[in-house]
Amino acid sequence: MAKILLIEDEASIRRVLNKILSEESKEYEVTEAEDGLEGMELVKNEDFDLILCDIKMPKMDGVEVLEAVKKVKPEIPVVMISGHGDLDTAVNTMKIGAFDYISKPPDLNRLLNTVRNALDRKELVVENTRLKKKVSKNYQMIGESDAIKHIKEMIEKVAHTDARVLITGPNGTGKELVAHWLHQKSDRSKGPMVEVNCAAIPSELIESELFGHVKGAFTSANKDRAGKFEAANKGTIFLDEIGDMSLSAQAKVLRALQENKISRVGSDKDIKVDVRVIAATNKDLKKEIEENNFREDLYHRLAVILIEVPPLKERKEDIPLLVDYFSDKIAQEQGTNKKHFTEEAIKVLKENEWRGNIRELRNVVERLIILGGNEITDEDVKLFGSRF
Ligand SMILES: Nc1ncnc2c1ncn2[C@@H]1O[C@H](COP(=O)(O)OP(=O)(O)OP(=O)(O)O)[C@@H](O)[C@H]1O
Repeated sequence: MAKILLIEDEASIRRVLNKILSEESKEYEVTEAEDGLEGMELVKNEDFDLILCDIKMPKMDGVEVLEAVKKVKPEIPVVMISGHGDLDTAVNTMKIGAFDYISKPPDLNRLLNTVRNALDRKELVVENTRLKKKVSKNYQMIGESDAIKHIKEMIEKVAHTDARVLITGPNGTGKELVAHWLHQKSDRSKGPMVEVNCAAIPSELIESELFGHVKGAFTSANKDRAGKFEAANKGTIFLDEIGDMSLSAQAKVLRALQENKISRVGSDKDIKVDVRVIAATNKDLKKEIEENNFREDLYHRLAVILIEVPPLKERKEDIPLLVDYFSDKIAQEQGTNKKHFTEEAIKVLKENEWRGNIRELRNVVERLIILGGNEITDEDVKLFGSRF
């Protein structure tokens, strides 16, 4: 359900807009307000996905409403409704954060398109805020090994630049974590961080996912849609598992990197984007280049800075800290007391032949906490702590 607030003093316009929206989709739930003051009361007390707001109104005009919404609920897109005399004002409201404007009398197609686009954008913003919360809570980088220290130094040095970074390393070693820190510590942290798992998207869909498409570009393209590059504008795009991307998508990504421009699938209109690219892979890209699966020119564009995340077996000295950290987190998640691991238990864990996977270590710690005694001993580890 998309909740739309309609702030408009002219009853006839309210009626027309409400009718168009309600008839367009059962998903649109429209609430009406007769002026800015009433509208703002509603904004403060309820959650809306979109606000349509007239510019000229008594008591509190549209520009004041827009400014107030930006202060209290900046994530809600606001579309201005402009009359004959205030088209200039409408254009100017875009500079102070209006999503778009429509003119009176409302044109059906333009109205519905704008509403759809604004609702799409809202979803992205909400997702981004959710991810950011997750980042600060769940993205600690534990470890004092030389390898982790080196990675942290690299992050400090390159985060605030716009340099592209390629992160390599086996699965579950913390590549995504590094990417998140690069974004969080950069000047782009106020902008979005958009993640794309290139391996999870079928090759025929990846271009449209990354660059968007226009209506009719292919059979299921029933409306215009922005892609991840556009969504990441002024922020960072994280291309995870880039080694799995098709050659045709690689060519398009290369163009985006060379020219800072993209075009939606099915359109030849260029769209300028300001996006920092961070990529990661567990593949040996040099080998992929030799086998003609990966473009060498793209590799050089991406790997301006290379951060290699080593497997856990090469930084076993971090295991005690990681066990302690996971034990704490798991206790919090399960609402139980933290369990202590004896020195012998840690020693046995360190002897485990870790193939490099921190995710796997976390699972083992969780299993031990569930199955072991009040204190986790080496016996517990021998019984329940094997890798599989
Ligand atoms: N140094 C670390 N300290 C604490 N937690 C870590 C560390 N490194 C990784 N983790 C955690 O381990 C899990 C796996 O890490 P992450 O997803 O970053 O790995 P990845 O290399 O991107 O994996 P994949 O290749 O499978 O995508 C995550 O839950 C992450 O938070």
